[in-house]
Amino acid sequence: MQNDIQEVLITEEELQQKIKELGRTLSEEYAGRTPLVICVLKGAFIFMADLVKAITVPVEMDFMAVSSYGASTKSSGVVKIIKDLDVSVEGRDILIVEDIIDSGLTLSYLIELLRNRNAATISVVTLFDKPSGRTVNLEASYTGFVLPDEFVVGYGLDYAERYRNLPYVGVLKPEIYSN
Ligand SMILES: O=P(O)(O)OC[C@H]1O[C@H](OP(=O)(O)OP(=O)(O)O)[C@H](O)[C@@H]1O
Ligand code: HPA
Ligand SMILES: [Mg+2]
Repeated sequence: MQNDIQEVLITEEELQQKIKELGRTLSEEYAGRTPLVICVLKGAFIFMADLVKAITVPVEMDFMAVSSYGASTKSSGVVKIIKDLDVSVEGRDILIVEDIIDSGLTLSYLIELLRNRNAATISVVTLFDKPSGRTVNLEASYTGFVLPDEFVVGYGLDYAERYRNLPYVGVLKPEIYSN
């Protein structure tokens, strides 16, 4: 697996330090409230696990699985709900936890959905942002790292379901991609 990586973009230490900072910021932001933290599966599962440990206010958590990339490095443009939330978002302070915002399609779809379900407030924390990929106008409330225009893997992010378990973020060797 390590042999498939051409370049490490962000190390494990850099990720962990940034997540601690985000946790501190979010703990201040949500002081006195109990947000419902929503993990967007699968990509955000590792970030979610590390982030909630760095948040010191009480939180409730729920998980939603959506997918639009499949085994490609390009968004299909169609966001599919694989698993919906278990609890109601009505009147809740929602914090959506994403691993990456690329085209912005996944998040714009989710935000619209949660607005229609009458969430009180909706904020987004994303570990990575790739502004060059955007096809819809959208920005996260909190961002960890801004990435260059490259398809990245690791720390939850996959290519064809692999490489999610790398503890850092990197770029694959070109020969690994079949499209
Ligand atoms: O801004 P966008 O262009 O919509 O891309 C971002 C989304 O794409 C990835 O999910 P994917 O559809 O690959 O599902 P996964 O999390 O199960 O890998 C990633 O985890 C984000 O949720
Ligand atoms: N890597 C993995 N999954 C993704 C990416 C990426 O760069 N962009 C959107 N989904
Ligand atoms: Mg994916």
